[in-house]
Amino acid sequence: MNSGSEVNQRIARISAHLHPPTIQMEGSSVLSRASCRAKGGAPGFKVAILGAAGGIGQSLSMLVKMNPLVSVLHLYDVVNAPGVTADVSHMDTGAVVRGFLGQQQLENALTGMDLVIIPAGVPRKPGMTRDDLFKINAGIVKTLCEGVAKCCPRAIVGLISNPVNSTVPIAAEVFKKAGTFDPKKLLGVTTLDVVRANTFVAEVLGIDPREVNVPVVGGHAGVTILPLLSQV
Ligand SMILES: NC(=O)c1ccc[n+]([C@@H]2O[C@H](COP(=O)([O-])OP(=O)(O)OC[C@H]3O[C@@H](n4cnc5c(N)ncnc54)[C@H](O)[C@@H]3O)[C@@H](O)[C@H]2O)c1
Ligand SMILES: O=C(O)C[C@H](O)C(=O)O
Repeated sequence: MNSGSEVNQRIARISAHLHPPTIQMEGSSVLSRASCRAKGGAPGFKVAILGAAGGIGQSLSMLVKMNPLVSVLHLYDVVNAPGVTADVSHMDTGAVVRGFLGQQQLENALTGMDLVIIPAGVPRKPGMTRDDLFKINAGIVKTLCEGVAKCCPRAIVGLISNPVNSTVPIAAEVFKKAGTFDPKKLLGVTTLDVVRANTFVAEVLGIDPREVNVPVVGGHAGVTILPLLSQV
């Protein structure tokens, strides 16, 4: 049997873990990197998600936090980053999670990163095409990529923000201007088109989607997504 004081100590430890005095936000007066609850230090990839508080950003943050290859996860957004950071940091996996809120913390979010994934920006509303997002998202992606060029020029960059067909060339131009462009390290994320094609073909054929592999070429706009059904 545990003594009463041992039990009380355990309850106090668990309670402190569940209700930490501060959220792990960088740049606040009460938090430093050293005070992160999970100490990390393990080898692994350092990943930043820009736009981490959005619909895509939150799910992606959870998936990256589950990846054992990741040692550090930086979550940046212009709104709601503290809450998302708190939630994701409670997952019992190894990666150290730190939050960054607002433009003034962008450089801290990016410094030292190996991989930067960007779902920041506006999504389309009913009736819009992805191109209709260009005016707003082009500027957002340009600013974020300027930060990448300055703070982690060797990082791999995965662009999710639409229209991907145009945000990738914008990023390329930013990196060329900064002298950091490496075509092997700039990617537009379009895996969704492959996943969808596999699912739809599997439905038609009445088989398990895991048994289907539809190659998809082209871009990520209605008319440029081209599943090669002849190859199935
Ligand atoms: N490539 C793909 O397959 C794919 C799939 C889904 C969505 N998308 C695109 O991803 C983007 C995000 O979609 P969503 O559904 O998550 O939208 P969302 O509105 O839910 O989230 C966007 C997030 O970006 C943040 N944001 C806005 N400006 C920012 C800035 N300057 N810096 C950092 N963060 C900023 C917002 O605060 C918000 O949290 C959209 O452009 C959408 O079209 C692409
Ligand atoms: O359709 C969108 O605007 C989001 C994404 O690009 C998608 O294909 O679902």
